[in-house]
Amino acid sequence: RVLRPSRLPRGPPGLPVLGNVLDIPPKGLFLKLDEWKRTHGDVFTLKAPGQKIVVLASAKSAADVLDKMSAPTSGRPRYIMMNEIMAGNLTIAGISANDRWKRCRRIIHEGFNMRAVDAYAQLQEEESGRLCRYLLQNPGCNLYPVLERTSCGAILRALYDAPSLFVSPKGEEKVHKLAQQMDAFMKAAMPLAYLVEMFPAMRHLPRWLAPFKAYGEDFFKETNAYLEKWYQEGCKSKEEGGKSKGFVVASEETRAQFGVTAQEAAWVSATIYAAATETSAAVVQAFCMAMLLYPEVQKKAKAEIDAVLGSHCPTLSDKASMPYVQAIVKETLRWRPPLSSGVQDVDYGDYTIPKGTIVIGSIWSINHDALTFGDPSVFRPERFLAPDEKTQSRPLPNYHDDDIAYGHGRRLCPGRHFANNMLFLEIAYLLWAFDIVHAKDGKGRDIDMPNLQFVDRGLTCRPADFPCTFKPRQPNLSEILPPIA
Ligand code: HEM
Repeated sequence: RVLRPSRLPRGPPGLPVLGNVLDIPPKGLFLKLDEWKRTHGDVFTLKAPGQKIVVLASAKSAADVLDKMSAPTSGRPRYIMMNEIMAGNLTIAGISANDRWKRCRRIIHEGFNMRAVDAYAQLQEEESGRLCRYLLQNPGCNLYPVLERTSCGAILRALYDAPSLFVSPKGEEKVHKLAQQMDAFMKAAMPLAYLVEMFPAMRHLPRWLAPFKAYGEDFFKETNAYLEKWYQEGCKSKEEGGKSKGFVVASEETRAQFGVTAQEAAWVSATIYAAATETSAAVVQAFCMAMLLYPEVQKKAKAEIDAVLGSHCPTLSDKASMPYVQAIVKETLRWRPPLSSGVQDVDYGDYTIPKGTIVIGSIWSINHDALTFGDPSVFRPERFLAPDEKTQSRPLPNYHDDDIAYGHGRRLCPGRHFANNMLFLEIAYLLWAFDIVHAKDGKGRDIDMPNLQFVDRGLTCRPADFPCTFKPRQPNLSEILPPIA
């Protein structure tokens, strides 16, 4: 099988030598992939100098290649600048499925598997409640930063037992520094951001001849010191009277058992932080947008919430009694996936995809496949419910239970249980506390919002900002919501 000649699928023609390099847009690649899918079918090839990229744009092709052949397709392309130089090969999201990756995934699994995430339920409930209190006290605030503060605060508490960001301005400073580091990584991961990706030999140029290398190496030194310091502080949080046993404390106790070094554990924690923040905030923002566009969905969800909760705040233990709210979470992840693709490097030659080919599972295209979903652009949670509307169902055989938004195969998101709980709580809380309605202009008319405009940050993508009003549903909401401090 391995020796059979490769037969790559066809794709857009491109130019000699440069291939499709000039066709790849700097922003909105997922929409371009979806456009190519309509012309070239659901599996097609893109070419760049020295590199072939196969795009899997349907649930079946992604399941066949990335789920069923998960071992050979769990590699990563070489991100020379972002991963090797700027991160010293320490971000587990950026490295191939090597020994380090396996060890690090083990400690993540210990802290974030389906049962382990129960330990974070209380802090997730508290942060979701604080989100609502903040919106109550700051009507008209810019929504996305508040959602990011909520997801950052929750994961910081889970990892480092740090104080809530709604309470601690000092925490905001730390987060700001991390955000700058994440920005630099995101920029470096953009296609063609650095020539060294196309001409890997440049990696071996001396520092004085290669300013990109000097910058990257200095960045690594500084970031590494910062992350290790953060990790050490997190380890001490318990001794200093921290309330819960955060992931860092737990992993410090168990990491030796899995052969994980303190430096690796520090980078694992930071990678989790980076992976958890924008993604979750983007989904809740998309949910708010859906509630403005689909008021009938909001009404139906509230009927379920009122029947289950009455005037009590939602908790994670209410999840099982709220199939419709759960279906809203799943539909939001389908409708506006915050990561529009997962990129794998095929490490083993099948007769159609040769070793070294980059494979992109195009999450957006899979989730917007008209053959599968009929009306993919419509937000319709019912597609995730069985006809009795009380139990979940899959919309198609290849749509695995974990939601395509969480990726495929061995690289499936290890934080999905934490994320699903957080999304459920934030969404249930917002629906329980508020009517989410259009903001009005000076003449009392609804302000229109851009439905298909995005803030594309390279790796993550979220809806463009839109104004939105949160109208309290209960006159005494302020008394019922948990306090901020
Ligand atoms: C709605 C929220 C989230 C979504 C949609 C999401 C989605 C994804 C996707 C699609 C991948 C795979 C990317 C690829 O194959 O290239 C991934 C990887 C990852 N996610 Fe998430 N994620 C979310 C939240 C989280 C949270 C809360 C955590 C941690 C608690 C987390 C931790 C990670 C890590 C560490 C990886 C890298 C795994 C690896 O490369 O082996 N994510 N995520």
